[in-house]
Amino acid sequence: MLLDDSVGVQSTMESITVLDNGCLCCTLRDDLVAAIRDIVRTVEERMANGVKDAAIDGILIETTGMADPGPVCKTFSLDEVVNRYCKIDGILTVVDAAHFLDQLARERPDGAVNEPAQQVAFADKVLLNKVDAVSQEKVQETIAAIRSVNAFAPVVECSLSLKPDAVPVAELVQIDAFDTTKLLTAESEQGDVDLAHGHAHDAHGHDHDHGHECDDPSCTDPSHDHSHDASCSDPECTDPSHGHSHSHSHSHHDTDIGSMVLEIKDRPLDVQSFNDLLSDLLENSVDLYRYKGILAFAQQGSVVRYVLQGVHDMVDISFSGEWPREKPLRTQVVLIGRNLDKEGLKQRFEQCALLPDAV
Ligand SMILES: Nc1nc2c(ncn2[C@@H]2O[C@H](COP(=O)(O)OP(=O)(O)OP(=O)(O)O)[C@@H](O)[C@H]2O)c(=O)[nH]1
Repeated sequence: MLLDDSVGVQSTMESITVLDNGCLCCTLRDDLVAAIRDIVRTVEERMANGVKDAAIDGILIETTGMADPGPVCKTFSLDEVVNRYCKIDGILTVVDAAHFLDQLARERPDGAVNEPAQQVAFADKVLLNKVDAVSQEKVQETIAAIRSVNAFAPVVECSLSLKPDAVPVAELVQIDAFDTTKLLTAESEQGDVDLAHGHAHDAHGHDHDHGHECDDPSCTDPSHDHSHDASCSDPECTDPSHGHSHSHSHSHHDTDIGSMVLEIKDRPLDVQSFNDLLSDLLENSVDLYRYKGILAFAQQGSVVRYVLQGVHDMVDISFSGEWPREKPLRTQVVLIGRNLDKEGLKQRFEQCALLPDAV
């Protein structure tokens, strides 16, 4: 939907063009392309006619609850005009606190994608709506289920019909989740960004991305999500604020969709080995939903930094200069997808690392 009322609301009919190789994640949404090209044309005409404030702030695309966000994202890189004028800001997923757990657990035919899990997996931010209509226990169980699918996206609890202003538009836009340079800007401002455990504060300052294991022993902020649902492996942990309901929720809400982080400290990666690993991962890119990372590569006697971003087989790897001397070496890659062989991937990734004195 357009944010600018005067341009009018666009609607699209669903129609999918499957490219020749038949790969599901290569479908191009031509209806979406047409709608966005229309919007671009309208804005350009208005600008050419000197209409005041002709530019628009953004376009919100609302998919159905069954939609696969992958082809929608791919549309933005595959169409030349769309690619020139638009960039994806971020993927927001609204989770219905009253029904999500039931939908997640619904019986599906073998091999069928669990759509609610898939939509959570793609999310850069999750709005957990209708929290007024359910118990706190159910809210916590739902957050645990969300975390078991996507351990990284911040979860904002809300009641959109009762308190719509509690989630201002500013919180829904300018996420810049697909902007590779944003990761590095944040890194230079905050010292060091931990993709797996960034204390990323949102517009309100109440939303902390503790999606991954929160292992900061000094962190006592109750507003932080210490549910540790994805992988709380500390058997000694007795902190009640850590919400150890995860052991219960694992058994009920596990889907074949999940997330993980690959990390190597103090050693650079061998470019070829990492490329081989990435190629193998991309062979099954239909099941690889989102991935991003900051990579330290050994190259011609020095260590260089690359930033990785991807959706399915749509990969963006950007060079970003020499690894800054003052920063310890750390490569991190976040992966979100279906049937991730977590142990196998960790072993392969470890084999990409060179010895510390290899450079
Ligand atoms: N209790 C409660 N009910 C809500 C809240 N937000 C929406 N609802 C109710 O949920 C129902 C669906 O709301 P919609 O906003 O139309 O949800 P939707 O997902 O956009 O619906 P469709 O796009 O038609 O699938 C309505 O009856 C709303 O009143 C909320 O924060 N709390």
